[in-house]
Amino acid sequence: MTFSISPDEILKQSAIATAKSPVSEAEMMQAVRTLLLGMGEDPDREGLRDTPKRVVKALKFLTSGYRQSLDELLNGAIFHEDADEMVLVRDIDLFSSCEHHILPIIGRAHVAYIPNGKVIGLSKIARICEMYARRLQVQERLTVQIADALQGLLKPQGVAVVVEATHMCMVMRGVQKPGSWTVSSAMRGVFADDAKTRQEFMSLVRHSPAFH
Ligand SMILES: Nc1nc2c(ncn2[C@@H]2O[C@H](COP(=O)(O)OP(=O)(O)OP(=O)(O)O)[C@@H](O)[C@H]2O)c(=O)[nH]1
Ligand SMILES: [Zn+2]
Repeated sequence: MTFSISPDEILKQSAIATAKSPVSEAEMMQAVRTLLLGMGEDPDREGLRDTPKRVVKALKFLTSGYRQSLDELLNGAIFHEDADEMVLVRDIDLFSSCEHHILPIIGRAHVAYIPNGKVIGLSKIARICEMYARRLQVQERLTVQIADALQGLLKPQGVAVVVEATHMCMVMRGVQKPGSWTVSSAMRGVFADDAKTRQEFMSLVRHSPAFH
């Protein structure tokens, strides 16, 4: 896959992404005011008066993954363990923003790995997905970043990530195709090399969850 980046590079990028924004919130709010004017709106009418503030707050939250690092979110939750069977966390809700239109990407991630002496706190898998989702993304890069982060942190026997998502830029505008889902995957180690392991993962991902 063309987006393949080494696990060390992913960890480096994660550190760079925590750098402070060079633009003040006041400047961001001014830009939102300009957008409102461009839409033909009156930014001073009652309902819109606080909208620049709200939009900046919302955008900061939706991109808060730039100000997080793997180190901080892991909080040391990597444990030595002899387990060597597949661990799968499926149906992790994802809300991201596409970098082309800054519109929502809504979907789910399924993340599996086969340990090699180390396991990670299960919630941390979902937190890693969230950190990368809360940045401007293309789905393929989001998928690869999740896989490479786990590969870099755990050096497991393998990692498999499938993301299925619908892109609001393809639903609400542009080609306008509601109901279209994009599926992307990133396979590392034994999941890339061994068809049987990959198939086992794919069949577990397809299987309906026991609880809802
Ligand atoms: N590969 C990939 N493409 C994406 C993703 N999100 C949005 N896109 C696409 O990025 C492309 C941008 O194409 P452009 O022609 O520059 O933009 P546009 O005129 O808004 O394109 P349309 O959406 O076709 O109207 C579109 O085809 C989008 O569907 C993503 O996560 N992965
Ligand atoms: Zn888009």
